[in-house]
Amino acid sequence: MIETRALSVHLTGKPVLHDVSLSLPRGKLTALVGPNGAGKSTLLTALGRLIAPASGEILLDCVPLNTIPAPELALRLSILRQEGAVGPRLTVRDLVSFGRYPHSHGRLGVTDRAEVERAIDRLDLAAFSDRYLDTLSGGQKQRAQIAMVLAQQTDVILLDEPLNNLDLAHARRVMRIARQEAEAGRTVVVVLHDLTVAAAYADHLVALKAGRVAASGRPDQVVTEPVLSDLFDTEVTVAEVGGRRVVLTL
Ligand SMILES: Nc1ncnc2c1ncn2[C@@H]1O[C@H](COP(=O)(O)OP(=O)(O)OP(=O)(O)O)[C@@H](O)[C@H]1O
Repeated sequence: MIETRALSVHLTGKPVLHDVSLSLPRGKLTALVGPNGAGKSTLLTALGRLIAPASGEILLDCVPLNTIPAPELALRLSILRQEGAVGPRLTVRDLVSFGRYPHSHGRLGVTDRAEVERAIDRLDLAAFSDRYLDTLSGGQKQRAQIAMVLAQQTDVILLDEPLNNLDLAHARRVMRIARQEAEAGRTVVVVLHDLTVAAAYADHLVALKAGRVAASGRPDQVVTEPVLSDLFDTEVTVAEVGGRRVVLTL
């Protein structure tokens, strides 16, 4: 479980997150939603300890995040960033194998190899596993990055817009995997723009606006016409199809 207490983050001296207090439970999938520039990626990056808070704190299983030694954190927390810079002359298998580095320190054992192949299969990448990343489509590359994160087998999984570039079948596959990981007891936090997907898969939504928490709760509490219309400053319709909430902006 991750908690933030009165978390504020500045980027190049400018306040971006203000007084964010949240509880992101273990065994649940939390979706971070909100308009462009709301601070979703910044929050995820701070949760991944890639930027330091200006004030407030982040606790991982009740321990201040900034006190956890880096090798231990690498075994406990993984993050998919939006701008994942990867060397083009790597194959998919090379990239996914990097995900095992905190476990293998460069020497892949039997378990490491099995986890790499499992992650490749889960992301439907078996046909591409020996291909160089710079020969792949955007969606295939995105899936390779997600496979690298999954191969890490950490208790906390942070995914920034994992559905970028994915077709609808692969988007469904990734969200089902994210749910499986939560149901296996992990803390899964996913930045999503598709609110219909967030309503269908998340246990808990956190809506950010202008760097503050504007709403949080179950999908039936957050995915509502008044909350979303206010969040995005635009008229939003929420319909029900087959018992699910579908968000429309027509
Ligand atoms: N390096 C930076 N220096 C200053 N401000 C920044 C920097 N990076 C991002 N910002 C600003 O911080 C705010 C939050 O950005 P962030 O990327 O966290 O938003 P987001 O909710 O993830 O947006 P999006 O949906 O567009 O991805 C934005 O106003 C952005 O312009």
